[in-house]
Amino acid sequence: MKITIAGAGAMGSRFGLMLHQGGNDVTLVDGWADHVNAIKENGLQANFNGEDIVAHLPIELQSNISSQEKTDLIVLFTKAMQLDKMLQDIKPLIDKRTKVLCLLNGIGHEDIVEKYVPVENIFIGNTIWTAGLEAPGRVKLFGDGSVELQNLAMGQEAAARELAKVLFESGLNAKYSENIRYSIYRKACVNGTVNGLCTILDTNMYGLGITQFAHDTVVTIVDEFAAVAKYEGVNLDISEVVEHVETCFNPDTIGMHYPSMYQDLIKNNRLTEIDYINGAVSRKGVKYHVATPYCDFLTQLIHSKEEILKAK
Ligand SMILES: NC(=O)C1=CN([C@@H]2O[C@H](COP(=O)(O)OP(=O)(O)OC[C@H]3O[C@@H](n4cnc5c(N)ncnc54)[C@H](OP(=O)(O)O)[C@@H]3O)[C@@H](O)[C@H]2O)C=CC1
Ligand SMILES: CC(C)(CO)C(=O)C(=O)O
Repeated sequence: MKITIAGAGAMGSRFGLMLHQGGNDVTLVDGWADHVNAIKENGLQANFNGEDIVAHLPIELQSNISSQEKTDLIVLFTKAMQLDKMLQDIKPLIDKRTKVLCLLNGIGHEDIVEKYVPVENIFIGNTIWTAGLEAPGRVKLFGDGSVELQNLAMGQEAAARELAKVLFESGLNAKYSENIRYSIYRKACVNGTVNGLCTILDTNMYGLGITQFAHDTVVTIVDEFAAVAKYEGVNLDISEVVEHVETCFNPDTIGMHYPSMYQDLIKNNRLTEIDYINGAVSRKGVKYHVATPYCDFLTQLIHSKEEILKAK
């Protein structure tokens, strides 16, 4: 399958690499010139479960995309705040048969994708794979993960199942979800707890998990997500979701990972996706008249930290 990874940072590189190893024709697209040039010159360098490998994948700067050959599938892996611009820039790659799979963290990205892609070609999902960008052109990939996805439009279930199969055959452990909105909220609870808390507390997920207030804080934040989700027809099973969040603390699986928000702000001095995670819940709280004090406070703390660190 001809696949374009739009947003080839840490996660885009992981998916690009694994889909390439799985025999697909993969092209990366990204906006960071140093990273694009490094991959053009030296290939994508990955420490993949402890082994150093190099994959020679084609990569294009998103501002240079012109009317190229169309692609079968676009996997979106930008940061949330970069999504709209990426879709504008890759418009020449999209035609009426191009499927677009959005796997970003956060809630509600389909509203942006729908501005550029017919709804029957949009697939949404989430993943608990992890990845870290060590330097331009170099990523560190360890641990296991999975992907869930579903069609946005009625009648596209077979196409969604086929996409899950393509990802599965490349080792990405993907499956079709019968209720992706539930899964997206469930994953947002992971990001709404561990991402902001690890960033503020300057620790990885294992480090967060061993603190005495971790459990109570996770429960309170998940309660707030569940309270707004209910107004959107999603009834989260709170204790199951809390248990799911807490599996991230396990040092033998992904506990040693520093969440992407930590990597953005603390490691790379970049702005975070907080407005698309806890900030999104705060906005929904206002809309539905539900109090969300922990989400409000965490959003404010992260923005304050961005200000103090002069993140860009
Ligand atoms: N990392 C992870 O483990 C996980 C991440 N996710 C989600 O996947 C999506 C993609 O995240 P992720 O792959 O981590 O994103 P990255 O930060 O690795 O890359 C995203 C983009 O940010 C820019 N960028 C990143 N680092 C730098 C830098 N040091 N200097 C300049 N520009 C930089 C690049 O684009 P540009 O130049 O155009 O700004 C890059 O394509 C997000 O929604 C994230 O929440 C989901 C699961 C796990
Ligand atoms: C917390 C984690 C690793 C879960 O996959 C994630 O989504 C992130 O780092 O943003």
